[in-house]
Amino acid sequence: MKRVLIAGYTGAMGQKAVDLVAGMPDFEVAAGLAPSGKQGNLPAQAKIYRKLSEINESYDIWVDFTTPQAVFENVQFALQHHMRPIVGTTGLTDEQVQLLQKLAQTEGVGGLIAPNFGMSAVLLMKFAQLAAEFFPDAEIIEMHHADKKDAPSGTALATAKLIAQARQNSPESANSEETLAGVRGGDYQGVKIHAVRLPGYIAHEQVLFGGPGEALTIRQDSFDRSSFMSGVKVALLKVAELDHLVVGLENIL
Ligand SMILES: NC(=O)C1=CN([C@@H]2O[C@H](COP(=O)(O)OP(=O)(O)OC[C@H]3O[C@@H](n4cnc5c(N)ncnc54)[C@H](OP(=O)(O)O)[C@@H]3O)[C@@H](O)[C@H]2O)C=CC1
Ligand SMILES: O=C(O)C1=N[C@H](C(=O)O)C[C@H](O)C1
Repeated sequence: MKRVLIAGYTGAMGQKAVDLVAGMPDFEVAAGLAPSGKQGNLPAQAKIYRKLSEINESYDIWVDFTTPQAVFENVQFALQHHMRPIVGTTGLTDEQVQLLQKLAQTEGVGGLIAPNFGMSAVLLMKFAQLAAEFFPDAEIIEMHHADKKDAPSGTALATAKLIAQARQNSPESANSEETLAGVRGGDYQGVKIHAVRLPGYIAHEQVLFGGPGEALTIRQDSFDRSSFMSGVKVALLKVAELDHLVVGLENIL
């Protein structure tokens, strides 16, 4: 039986993860971590921790859907206590990811960090990477629910990085002057990112490529958080085989 701790078990994603793990043969939701310590949908026998310092035993797997502020310390703790992390929480900087990868190597523990567990988003990123070889001019529009704490989304940032790396030519520099501050969006190495936050939305991303006389638009929609659970399930089934801290669901599929 694989014993799983779910960090952020009271949240929108954490609750889905609890149901997923509870329904998988040979896996058990053994504990949850959340400051509020509410029971929520955590099985009655699971231990509830409100903070890291209360955790007094080790678990096989650490699933993390918490906050950009908490995730680095959480994953550090998991690795130091030989729990294999599966991290969906966004907001880790490149430097933090590198530090965690080093720590994973030192501790001899594998795991996964995935900015998006949805298949449509993983494919969108692949397609965008390919398109960027031919269309260096790109802008990203990501649309999320109004409760999302971070902007841009981890997925948008990961997409922008892939586009910036895959581009063979420099983008044309559009030179509209902003007469309303921020109206042209954020800039990641010449890739503009626009973050929309509205009620009714869950998680959506559109990448627009423009070239002389033509344009290409790639779009994905997560209409429901169940879209992320097939990826989390793959990660739960494969994490024991990983010998380092992998970044990106596509690298374990
Ligand atoms: N990779 C992917 O496919 C996806 C990633 N995400 C990411 O997952 C993260 C969580 O999203 P979502 O579920 O919508 O967020 P919610 O705000 O719904 O949930 C956040 C959770 O984190 C807990 N929490 C807050 N502070 C801490 C802390 N210091 N230590 C441990 N737990 C803490 C909260 O507990 P409490 O209730 O006690 O406050 C709550 O359980 C975000 O970063 C989001 O971007 C989201 C969807 C898909
Ligand atoms: O907060 C969310 O909801 C999501 N977060 C991830 C991100 O920031 O990319 C994944 C998905 O977009 C949903």
